[in-house]
Amino acid sequence: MNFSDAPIDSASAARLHAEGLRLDLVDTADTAAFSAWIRAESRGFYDDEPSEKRLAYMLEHAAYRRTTGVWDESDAVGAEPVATVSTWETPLSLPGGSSIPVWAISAVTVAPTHRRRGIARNLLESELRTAHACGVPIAALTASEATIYGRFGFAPSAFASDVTIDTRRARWAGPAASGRVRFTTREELHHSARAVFESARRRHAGEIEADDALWAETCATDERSADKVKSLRAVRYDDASGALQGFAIYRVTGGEDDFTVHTVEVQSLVAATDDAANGLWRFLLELDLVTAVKAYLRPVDDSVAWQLSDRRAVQSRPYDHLWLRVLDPVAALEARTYSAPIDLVLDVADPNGFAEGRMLLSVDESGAGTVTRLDADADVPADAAHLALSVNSLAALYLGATPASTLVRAGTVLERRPGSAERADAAFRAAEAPLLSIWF
Ligand SMILES: CC(=O)SCCNC(=O)CCNC(=O)[C@H](O)C(C)(C)COP(=O)(O)OP(=O)(O)OC[C@H]1O[C@@H](n2cnc3c(N)ncnc32)[C@H](O)[C@@H]1OP(=O)(O)O
Repeated sequence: MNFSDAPIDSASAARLHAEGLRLDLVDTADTAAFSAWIRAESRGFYDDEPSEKRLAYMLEHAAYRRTTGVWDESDAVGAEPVATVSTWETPLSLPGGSSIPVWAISAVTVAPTHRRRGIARNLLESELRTAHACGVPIAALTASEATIYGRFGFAPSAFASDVTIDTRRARWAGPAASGRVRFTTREELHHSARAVFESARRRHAGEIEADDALWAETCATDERSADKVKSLRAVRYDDASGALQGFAIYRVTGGEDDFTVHTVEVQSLVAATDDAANGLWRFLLELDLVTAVKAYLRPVDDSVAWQLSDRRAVQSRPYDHLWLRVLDPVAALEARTYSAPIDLVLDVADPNGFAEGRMLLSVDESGAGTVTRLDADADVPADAAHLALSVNSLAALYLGATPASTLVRAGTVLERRPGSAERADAAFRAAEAPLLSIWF
């Protein structure tokens, strides 16, 4: 059983049925039914009414996802659903270069006519139960608001930064790139740059695979709204041997009052190598008639700040971006590698039960971890570190974005033995801050 053939969750279906609502899967091969679902999702996110092209595009690229809706049983047959959710399985990059399957959750909407009646709760809980039944160890999402998902066991596990660089102050002080930047088209990138995105995403813990729909969004070839892409330019970076190693898609705005004052908005900057990142950043920062470069979804430890003559030219706004919910802590903790050996006992509290319990994580000198479930009252080995935490805090620690010692200071992780957080920090730390560079 997997995301594409798992049946609808009977507990949520029964609860919603008692409220006059029907929880069901959409047959995405049924054009009318899937189109109605897409219209409901667009309305839920205040998007434009989807065009025929948009519907055709979704029917082609997103139909493979598990597509769930809630219908008001008093509405006519064939009416749009009053709630939507879309899920699929995808690999998540982990510290150490490995990956783990996650249950990606997207398109959570409830119609304003039906809000705050528990529909989203039933949708979320049904997805978590289904993911767990399918053996997927983690659920993942990007959130419209930071206030919604903590109650379901999610926590921010990777952060991203929006940066604005004042190019009048910043001169390039980084290494010269070995290759060259050339103009291309978004369509050509769509065709030829997917392997570059793939190797870039494997470099960073926190990235997921771009399926066809997400890849098209990354290249802005997705028909979402043709008028929004008219001003986009695309450049590619080829290394000294001529191999494509990165690309950027950007638009230049402003200049109305003073033609020497434009802003570059970088929609994507994807680099498989540091050399490609250097070449692309330098190109963008040295564009004539431009006084600011804005880039979105950048790593919070972006090295570009160290490559400018004046680091105060950079302003960063970090925010929570990837939210994870651990469903199987044994599989999750064994999938990543660690930066230092440790024996660590974790007492995990999970109101939904999935991750509840005491477990021992043993990390050897190579950084590989094995996890043993312990009885709740089992003795803790004499030399082991020992932390008590919620399933949310486990997700916050998981990719190394937030140290255990920060959460101990915050009072959300309890150190059952002194010094345990510092030892956990050394083990969970990742060489680079985890990053998710797309929305899904
Ligand atoms: C992964 C994603 O897709 S993120 C996108 C989320 N969707 C959106 O932002 C689109 C606009 N908003 C909506 O469609 C809806 O308001 C939703 C989906 C956020 C919530 O749907 P509802 O059916 O109203 O939520 P529901 O009634 O099940 O509420 C469940 C719980 O979440 C809380 N909650 C719901 N929405 C919010 C919110 N926006 N902010 C804070 N808390 C919220 C409720 O108070 C309730 O809390 P409790 O059960 O602990 O008392």
